[in-house]
This record gives sequence, structure tokens and C-alpha cells, in this order.
Amino acid sequence: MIETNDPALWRNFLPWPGAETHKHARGRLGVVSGRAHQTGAARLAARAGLRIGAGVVRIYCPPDAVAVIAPAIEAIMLTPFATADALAREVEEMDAVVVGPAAGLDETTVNNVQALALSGAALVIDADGLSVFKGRSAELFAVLDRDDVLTPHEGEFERLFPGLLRKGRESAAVEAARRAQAIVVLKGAETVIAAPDGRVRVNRTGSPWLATAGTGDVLSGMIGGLIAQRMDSFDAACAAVWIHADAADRFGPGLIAEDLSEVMPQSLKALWLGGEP
Ligand SMILES: NC(=O)C1=CN([C@@H]2O[C@H](COP(=O)(O)OP(=O)(O)OC[C@H]3O[C@@H](n4cnc5c(N)ncnc54)[C@H](OP(=O)(O)O)[C@@H]3O)[C@@H](O)[C@H]2O)[C@@H](O)CC1
Ligand SMILES: Nc1ncnc2c1ncn2[C@@H]1O[C@H](COP(=O)(O)OP(=O)(O)O)[C@@H](O)[C@H]1O
Repeated sequence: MIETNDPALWRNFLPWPGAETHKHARGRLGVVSGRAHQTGAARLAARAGLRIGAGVVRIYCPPDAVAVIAPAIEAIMLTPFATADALAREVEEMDAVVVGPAAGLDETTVNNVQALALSGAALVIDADGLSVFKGRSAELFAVLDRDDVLTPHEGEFERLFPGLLRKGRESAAVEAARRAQAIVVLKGAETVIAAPDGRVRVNRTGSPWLATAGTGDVLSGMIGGLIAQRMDSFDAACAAVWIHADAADRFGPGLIAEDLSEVMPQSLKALWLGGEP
């Protein structure tokens, strides 16, 4: 059965800090950055993960990107890595990792995704982390776990699942999750969230203000931030998609991706107080 994504379905599972919570207990999120000229997407994702409540957020970047990222972050931490193996070792302490935004369409990204999949962290894979597997999707699906999340827009979806969209978006997302054996978030004006066990929800509250560069990067950080706080990956994806659209509607005209993390506390507070958001 296809459900409409409604806060009633996941509101009670949102992770709020308790009186004794410390930052590490709240959850640790890693975000993998691209090269020095492609760091904005990772910073958008990392900030969104921090805003949605991950207690510790760390960007992992190629060595040449340190000098660019370090002056552009405060609470977010930074670790350089030189090889995919080194990256996999560094993320051992992380609960969830976002990889793909502005990662680059080359073998480095393939190697990074595959190495990360062997770590214990749940993965949120977006953008280049998906597109780089065009024509070789089996290599991606072979390393995924059921708590990993793929977040394609329709262009990226077509690269991984050629022709599948002809079945209709809901059926396509369900079949994609079955093939990938992971959560699939098929983004768009309506976003479909499907799990390999057959759960599927359609988010009908999409905000057209989201049609601007970088909002998908923010969404990947929000999903990762909730998973890092040990929310079930499917519920985390559903909650993040809804909150993302709610924040966009609250801001309205003039929204750019950077604004989402600044207005998100209003959405979170409404959910925390338990009133109608
Ligand atoms: N601040 C930063 O650092 C940012 C960095 N970013 C990073 O830049 C990199 C490249 O990003 P990108 O936008 O060029 O790649 P991508 O989205 O694959 O578009 C390529 C083609 O795909 C199609 N297509 C696109 N969307 C579609 C849709 N919804 N539905 C259907 N089709 C769609 C469309 O084809 P067309 O329709 O034009 O034929 C389009 O021309 C990537 O790493 C990303 O993470 C961005 O996140 C922005 C902020
Ligand atoms: N017209 C629209 N209505 C509702 N949501 C939209 C619309 N256009 C884009 N979005 C949302 O904005 C985000 C865009 O993500 P994506 O295409 O990956 O962009 P980017 O790669 O620039 O971050 C997705 O969450 C998508 O669902």
C-alpha cells in the first residue's frame, strides 16, 4: 500500500536529546567532500546534518581541499584523506556518512563509495556517487546494505535504472529499492521513498522553492543526520523529505540552498512542541 508521507507516521521516532545526552551519544555524521573547487555541496550537507541534530559532524576531504574548507566551517570538523582505504579507516567512528555531492565522476568516487560500504556506517549516496555507476549499477548494488539510502533525482535515477521510470514513479521506486536492496528516495515535485521490504510513501508537500542548486545536497545531509541519531533509515528519509519541504515553504521567495539550514529550526521546533507544524 502506498502511504502519503505524513508527520504522524514518524513524528514519535524523531530523535530529541535527553537531559544526560552528550554530543557523541547524539550521533556522528561524516560527509565526504569533492576536490578543492567542489567543496560547497559537502558543506551544505554537513551543516544540514548538524542542524537536524547530529552531535558531531566531520567533513572528510582530499588534501588539496583543506585550505578551502577550513576557513569556511566552525562547528563542523575536518579530516583530510589521501586514499579510499584511508577514508574507510577514518570513518570507522561514524554512524552515518554522506557521499556523492560534487564528488566527481571518476574512479576515485567509485573507490570511495565501495570502501565506505565496508565500514560500519550507514551510507547516504547522492549525486555523483550515483551517476558514476551509470552502466555498472550492479557494482553499486553489490555493496549496499538495507539501511543505506540512495537519493536520485529523475536524471540520476535513469542512469542507475534505465527505462524503469516508464512504470510510473511509485512502481519504479519500489522496484529500484528491490533491485538495490537499499532505501530509494526518488526526488521531484513529489518525492517517493521506497524500502526493499516493500514500504513506500509519497511526499506530496514538495515546495517549488526547492528548485534551486544545492537543495538536494542539503537533503542528503538531513537524512544522514537523522540516521546518525539512530532513526530507522526509511523513517529518517521520510522525515527529512517532509522537513526539507516545510523549511522551504517557511522561507518562500528568494530561497537558496544555504537558507534551508537556517530556517530548519522553525520546522523542528514545531515538531518538537508536538503541535501542528
Ligand atoms: N554548491 C555546490 O557545490 C553544488 C554542486 N553540485 C554538484 O555539481 C555536480 C553536477 O551537478 P549537475 O546539476 O550538473 O548534475 P545533474 O543534477 O546530474 O544534472 C545533469 C543533467 O541531468 C539532468 N537532470 C538534472 N536534474 C534532473 C531532474 N530533476 N530530473 C531530470 N533530469 C535531471 C539534466 O539533463 P537535461 O534535462 O538538461 O537534459 C541535467 O543537465 C554534482 O556533483 C552535484 O552534486 C550541485 O549539487 C549543485 C550545488
Ligand atoms: N518543483 C519542485 N517541487 C518540489 N520539490 C522540488 C522541486 N524541484 C526540486 N525539488 C526538490 O529539490 C531537491 C533538488 O535536489 P537535486 O535535484 O539533487 O539538486 P542539487 O543536485 O542541485 O542539490 C530535491 O529534494 C527535489 O525533490
